Amino acid sequence: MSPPAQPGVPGGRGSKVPPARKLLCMCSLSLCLTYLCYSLMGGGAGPGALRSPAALPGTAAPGAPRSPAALPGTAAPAAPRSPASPPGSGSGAPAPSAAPTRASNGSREGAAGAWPRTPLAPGEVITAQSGAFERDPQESSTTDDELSRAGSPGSRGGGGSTTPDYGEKRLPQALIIGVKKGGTRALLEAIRAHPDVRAVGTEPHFFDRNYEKGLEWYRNVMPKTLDGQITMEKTPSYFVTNEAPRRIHSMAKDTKLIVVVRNPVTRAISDYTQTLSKKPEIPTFEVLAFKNRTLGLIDASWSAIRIGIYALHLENWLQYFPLSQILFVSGERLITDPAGEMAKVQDFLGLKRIVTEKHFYFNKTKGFPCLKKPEDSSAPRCLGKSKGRTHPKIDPDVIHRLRKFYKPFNVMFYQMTGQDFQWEQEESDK
Ligand SMILES: Nc1ncnc2c1ncn2[C@@H]1O[C@H](COP(=O)(O)OS(=O)(=O)O)[C@@H](OP(=O)(O)O)[C@H]1O
Repeated sequence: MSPPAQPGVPGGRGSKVPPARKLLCMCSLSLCLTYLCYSLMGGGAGPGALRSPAALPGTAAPGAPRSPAALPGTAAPAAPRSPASPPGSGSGAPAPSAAPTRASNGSREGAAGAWPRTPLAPGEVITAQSGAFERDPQESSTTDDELSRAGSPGSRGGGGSTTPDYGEKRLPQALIIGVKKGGTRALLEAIRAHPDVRAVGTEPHFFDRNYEKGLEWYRNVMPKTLDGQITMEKTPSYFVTNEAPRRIHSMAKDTKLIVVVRNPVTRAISDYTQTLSKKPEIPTFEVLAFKNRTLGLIDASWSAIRIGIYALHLENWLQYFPLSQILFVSGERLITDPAGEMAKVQDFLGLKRIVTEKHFYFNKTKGFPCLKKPEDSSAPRCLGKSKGRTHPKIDPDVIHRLRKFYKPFNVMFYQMTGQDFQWEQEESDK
C-alpha cells in the first residue's frame, strides 16, 4: 500500500528520487534553516539545546554541506574509506566513553541522574549536520526473552533457534540496524520464519558495545547456515551509533541494512514506557521532554527524543552506504499489514516470497499480529510482554509540540528516503 504523494515533498509517490548526494545538500540546507529557527527560539538555552551550526565558531555557512569529519570531535569521513583496522587492533576499537552523564537542569537533577541523557559538556551543542550526536552508553532495547508461546513462555538462546545446526557460522549479510522501539523484534521474528534466513535471537551489539571483541567473536555468535541461507541479526542501537556505518562497511561493504521506522513521537513514548517499566521513579515524560517548557524548548539531548531525529542519523549512514542498500520498513504497517511489509523485506533480501499473509493472524488479546508458524515451532507465537506495552497518557499539548518539533526532520527524512511515512497525518498517538 503506497502512500499518496505529498505536496511539496519531493520523493513522494510518483516523483523521482534525486541522487543521494544532491539530497544531502538539500537536507543540509533545510537542517540549517531548521536549526536557525530553533536557535532563534532558544538561543540562550543550555547544553543540549538545538542551535544553528552557523552560531558555532569555525563552522561553515548555512547551506554548505559538510562531512561529519569537519566537525569538532567527530572522525567519520565524508566518503567510504578503505577498510578500517581490524577490530581489536587499536584504531578500530571503540573510543573511550565521553564525559559522564550530566543532569540537565536543577529542577530534576536528582532523578535525571538515573535517566539516560546525552553527556554534553557545558557549552557543547548538538549540530544539525554532524550526524554525530553523542549517545548514552546504556542506551539499549530489550534483550530479555521477548517471545511468548501461546500458553507457555518461550525461550531462545544466543543461537536463537532449535532448528538443526547444519552448515557453518558466517558473518551476517543483512542487519536490522534500528530503530529502537520501531518494531525490530517483530520484523526479525517474521523474517526468521523464512527457511533461507537464520538469525541470532539476542542482540549481539557488536558494532557498538562489543567491537573490541573482534570479528571472530561476532562470527561465533551467529547460527550456522547452509550455502544460500542468509545470516542476520538485529541491534537497534546501531542506527544511532556514530561508528557503526564505518565498522559495518569495513566488515562488508555490500551488507544489506534494514531500518524499521515509526512515528518518532510514538517511538519516544514507547522508549519512555520501557524505561518507566524498569525505573518507576523517573520523572514524567512531560518533564523529561523539555529543556524549558515555558519556551517550548524540546530537550533533544534526551535519548528518547534524539533517536527519532532520523534524518540526522541517516546522514551518517549515507556517508558509507548507498540508499539502495538500505530498506526502510514502516513500523506502523508492520502492525497493520505485516505480510505487505514482509514482501518488501523478502524482495530486498533477494528471497522468494515465502512469508505471506498465511503466516500471520491477528491475536485479539495481544492486540497485534502474531506468527502462526515461527521458525522453530509449529505452535503460534506472539511477541512477549515487553512488546505492545500500554503507554502512559501524555499531555496532548506536549504531543502537539513534539509533532511540531519533529515535522521538519520527518519531511527531510521523507526526502532522503523517497518515502512518505505520513506521520503528520496520524490523528492520535497510541
Ligand atoms: N507483532 C507485534 N507484536 C508486538 N509488538 C509489535 C508487533 N509489531 C510491531 N510491534 C511494535 O514493536 C514495538 C517494539 O519495538 P522493538 O521490537 O523494535 O523494540 S526494541 O527496540 O527491540 O526494544 C512495540 O512497541 P510498544 O507498543 O510501544 O511496546 C510494538 O508496538
